[in-house]
Amino acid sequence: MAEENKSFFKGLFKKLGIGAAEEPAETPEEQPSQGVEQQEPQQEAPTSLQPPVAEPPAPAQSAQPVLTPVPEPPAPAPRQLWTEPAAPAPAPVSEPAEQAKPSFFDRLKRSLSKTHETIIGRVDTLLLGKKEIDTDTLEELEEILITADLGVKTTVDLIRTLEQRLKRDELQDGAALKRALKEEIQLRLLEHHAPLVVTGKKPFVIMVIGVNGVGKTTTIGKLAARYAGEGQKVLLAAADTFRAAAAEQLETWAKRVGADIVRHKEGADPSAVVFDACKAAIARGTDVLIIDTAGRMHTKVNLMEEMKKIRRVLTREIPDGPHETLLVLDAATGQNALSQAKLFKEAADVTGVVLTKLDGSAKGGIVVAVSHEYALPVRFIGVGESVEDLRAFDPVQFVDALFQ
Ligand SMILES: Nc1nc2c(ncn2[C@@H]2O[C@H](COP(=O)(O)OP(=O)(O)OP(=O)(O)O)[C@@H](O)[C@H]2O)c(=O)[nH]1
Repeated sequence: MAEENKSFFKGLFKKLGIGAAEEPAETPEEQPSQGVEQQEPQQEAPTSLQPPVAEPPAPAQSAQPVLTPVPEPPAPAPRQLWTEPAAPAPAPVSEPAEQAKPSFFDRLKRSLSKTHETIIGRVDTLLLGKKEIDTDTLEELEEILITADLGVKTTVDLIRTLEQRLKRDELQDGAALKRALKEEIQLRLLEHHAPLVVTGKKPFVIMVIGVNGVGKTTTIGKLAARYAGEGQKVLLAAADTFRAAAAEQLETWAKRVGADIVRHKEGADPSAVVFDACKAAIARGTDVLIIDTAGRMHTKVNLMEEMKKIRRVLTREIPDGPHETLLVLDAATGQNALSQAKLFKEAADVTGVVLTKLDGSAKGGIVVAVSHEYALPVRFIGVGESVEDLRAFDPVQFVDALFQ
């Protein structure tokens, strides 16, 4: 404010008997800008990480192997902290309140509803009006469990234990039998349970295997989103070189979650991709390297040879890798998934399993069979196509959702 204006106001205040403290505030234009913290405009966070949508075809690949660093995406999504699915948004006034997003447990329960019907629904029918439990009841239960994809070995083991509990007078009625069944299934799942911990190695190498169509690439994308969201530097290796679309799908995920990717042209040697990916991971200080492999080895011999070759190349660069060999199985294929677990366990030193597509499948009993029969930890389960639908496996929560 100009000096003459100030004295004019001071004189005026004096006349009116107003104190100096009530001198009119300076206009905003006159406020000093220095030393005042300017509010940064808020950058809008992306609303959700949906599975990738089909992108226009990538430009033709050169004949040379290409090491493709993916440019950092503009939004802060990649380093966004991994969060549980968003809390239910307030429903619009006209919408009924039930339309709010359900909790993960509710969604798990809904995903397992068909499996619940196949196992628990039939057990309930078996026990309906039964005054006491005898060996005939257990025989009928055995049939239910086998046909519900719990596997012969696991079912026989479960029924033997229940027979012993029957002898010890622990199964007085249907409710006691159901409780005992729940406990025994949970025990078998806990036996080999171990979550996947990707810290302690740099890079931590996860090799993902499984036949085509089981949800391997989608699972890799969801895992990359999870680790990138935790602030880890992720690199994807597109070693499924049989199909150009597989590498493209992976590249879309890489862009979306802010991961790097190493890919070669279609039909290239998968081991060459792995070699380049290992070199890049070391050079770039990658935290988690996830390798996508092809699942098109039709015989066990082919599969073993391919896996051996990839491992040979990998261990030359990262001697103690891979730190996890993750087998992806489609739960909806039931016994087929069990046969794949057998084949891959023998051929590829599987250390953990992901069971996808549990949503809408009646064959969720396979989770128990795979874990118990092959002594394999179930690391994650897939209950839908969106990124938050891949969940760390929790045996207690799983069995609770199944029995409720
Ligand atoms: N409903 C459901 N669909 C899933 C789940 N996981 C993956 N999918 C879907 O399964 C389909 C196959 O998934 P991909 O990831 O392409 O399978 P892949 O094993 O990589 O197959 P190839 O690329 O052919 O080897 C896709 O449509 C996925 O969206 C899941 O947990 N639930």
